[in-house]
Amino acid sequence: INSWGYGKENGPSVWHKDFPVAQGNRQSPIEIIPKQASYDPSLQAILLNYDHCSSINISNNGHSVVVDFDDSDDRSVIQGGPLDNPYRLKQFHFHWGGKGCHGSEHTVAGRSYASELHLVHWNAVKYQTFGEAAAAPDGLTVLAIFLETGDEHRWLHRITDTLYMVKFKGSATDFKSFNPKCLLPSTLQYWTYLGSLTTPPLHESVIWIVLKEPITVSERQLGKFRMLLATGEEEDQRMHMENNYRTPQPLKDREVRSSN
Ligand SMILES: CCN[C@H]1CN(CCOCC)S(=O)(=O)c2sc(S(N)(=O)=O)cc21
Ligand SMILES: [Zn+2]
Repeated sequence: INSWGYGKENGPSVWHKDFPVAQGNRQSPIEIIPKQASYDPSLQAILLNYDHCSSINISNNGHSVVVDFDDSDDRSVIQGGPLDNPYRLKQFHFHWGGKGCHGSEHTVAGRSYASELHLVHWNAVKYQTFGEAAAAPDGLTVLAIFLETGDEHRWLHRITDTLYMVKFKGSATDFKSFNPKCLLPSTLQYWTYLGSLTTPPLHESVIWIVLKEPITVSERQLGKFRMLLATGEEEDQRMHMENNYRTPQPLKDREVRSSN
């Protein structure tokens, strides 16, 4: 069985065959149209308590590069915003394009960014395991941050310098005490809406929080992500990992709310 991917034969246009929820009513990503978002004064500020966060390792799962965190307690949580309770940081990963073209999943008034960072959190107050939360309507919250190209990002090198160690699908290496707070933009204004995972299994379990302000990274830093391979060391047909993004899905009967 050829598993899902981003190629012609196994890409987003055929995911619905194995994952029918792909055609559901709260799929992600979406195109965000700022003028159509409703400002909600009751939305609180986003609170990120990442100071005792503990990253464990960085790995290549063939679809993205992922930094996993120890989520055995509430040491790194997101709260506030649209959330009813704290959600535990589980992992973060990226989506990006090919040379110089787009790569973000969410778009803003038709504009896409070069890349998009997703910080994945789960509702450990209501659910016993991450897997259970990942399938529940309020189980996950993903904080999305756009990356645009320009000057070099002063902290991203800590990630891009390790990418050569996880070049092949299935590879992993230690990656301790990385605090993703260094990847945040200067303001935490956001849009929020109810959506889904943007990859299979496409569970409609995500409260999305998309930051309005992008961070800036250099073309050179972004280029290092494109050196990653979607194929394993033993495979003879090498495929670079790029354009690992799903395009915007129908908004259907949803509203996008805006913080201040
Ligand atoms: C390649 C598979 N990506 C999945 C893996 N997980 C879901 C499945 O887990 C079940 C135990 S996940 O919750 O870590 C997650 S979040 C996102 S995204 N792009 O929407 O932020 C995709 C994925
Ligand atoms: Zn993602």
